[in-house]
Amino acid sequence: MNFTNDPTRLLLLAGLALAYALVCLLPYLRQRHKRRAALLARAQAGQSPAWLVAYASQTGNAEQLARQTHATLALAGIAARLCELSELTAAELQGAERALFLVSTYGEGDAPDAGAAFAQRLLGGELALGQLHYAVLALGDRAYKHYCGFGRALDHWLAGQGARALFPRIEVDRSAEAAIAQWRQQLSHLAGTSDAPDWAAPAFAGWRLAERRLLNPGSAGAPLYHLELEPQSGALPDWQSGDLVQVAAPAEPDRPREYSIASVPADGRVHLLVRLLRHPDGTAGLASGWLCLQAAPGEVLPLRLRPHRRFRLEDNAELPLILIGNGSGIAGLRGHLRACALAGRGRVWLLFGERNAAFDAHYADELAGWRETGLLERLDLVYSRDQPQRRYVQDRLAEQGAALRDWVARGAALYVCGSLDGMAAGVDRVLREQLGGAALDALAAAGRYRRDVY
Ligand SMILES: Cc1cc2nc3c(=O)[nH]c(=O)nc-3n(C[C@H](O)[C@H](O)[C@H](O)COP(=O)(O)O)c2cc1C
Repeated sequence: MNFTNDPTRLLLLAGLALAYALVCLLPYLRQRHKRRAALLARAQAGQSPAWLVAYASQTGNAEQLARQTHATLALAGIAARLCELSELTAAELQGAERALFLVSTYGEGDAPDAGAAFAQRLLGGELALGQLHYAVLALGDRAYKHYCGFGRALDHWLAGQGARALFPRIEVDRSAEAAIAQWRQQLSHLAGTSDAPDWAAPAFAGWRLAERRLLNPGSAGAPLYHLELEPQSGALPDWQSGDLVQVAAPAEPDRPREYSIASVPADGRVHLLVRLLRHPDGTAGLASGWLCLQAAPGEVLPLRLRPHRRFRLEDNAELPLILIGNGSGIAGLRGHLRACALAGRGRVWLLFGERNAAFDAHYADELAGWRETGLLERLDLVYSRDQPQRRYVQDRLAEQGAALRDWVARGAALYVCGSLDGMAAGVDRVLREQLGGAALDALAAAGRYRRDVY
């Protein structure tokens, strides 16, 4: 008689295996139940949660993933504190049992604005973190020299302070979905839940290219196009000034390009400013060439909106505004100006830089109109090549130090949109000189100094 073919024996074996599995599983399940009950009780008692979810994000990718991480923990009954990295104190870090960090990288491998204060305050120094278990999700782009530089530096610093990694750092190259799925999987495992919601980004929708015109014929700079798009479905989604869109070019659908929206929903269309890039060999950039040259008016493009909370007006909507930018950076500022015009408000100071007034005076009529209606209390247009010596928007700002301090004393919020190296770094330097570094950091922490720079 074959042992394994005997049905009675087989049943007996299966029963034994099941009983063994239960014996092994029961303590685990009991333990898990206890852990969740303790966490829940702790949360209900209003005590500080043992888990932290801290993010440092410039354009919202890391922030969105942090919110999803936090929501997944909440589903599993784990009360975590969700905060910006800059809000974290040394004492909080030392009091936490588990911390999840989701951070992106800017500049030369630096922290985004929202992580700069933390990096300055803590990263260089020593802190005993032997009690802490942590994980890092580092967002970046392999095209940059210091890939995920800030996430890596944070990880090394935490390990150097005795904190123990829950799992190795996960690096996300340009929002790569596989890496995000890996983080989600680790998280489900940590939280002991298999019912984590799907984190897939919203799908692209079809938008019709309704209009395209060249803004700067004859310019010494690369061609800059104004594009207008309408949703193919006819239903205009909602957005706020400051938000972005992602456009997926057919040649590279997995590397969508981001553009600031230059309009508000009341315009009925998404307006974009797209600079046509050329490679050294003269060929057009894949995405910008397609948007500016190849796509025919009437063609339908895949596009999705992306909230950019750090660049919205939000609580600053009632405050005086100083808008500073250059080149295609007028896009994000124009969104805010159109929102302000709609709200019928004034007290806006625009400082904008380009090359030559004759070719690069984008939206000149619109700006002149807003100067007349009083929306623009001040308008400074700085053309770098209209005089023998180059002059930039930051030079004008430096000359206007007294006015700048006066506006800030009146409660103004500052918005900077445009190139990081050519403009935003110079503007930041002047702001530090004129207002003082600590005052500027305080403005940033209060959400009154916001940047959309690239
Ligand atoms: C101006 C600029 C500079 C950047 N510098 C770096 C860098 O040095 N290293 C890197 O890995 N990624 C760099 N990135 C890519 C961002 O980290 C990446 O787009 C990330 O997804 C942004 O996440 P966030 O929206 O949370 O800020 C840079 C992006 C921009 C726009």
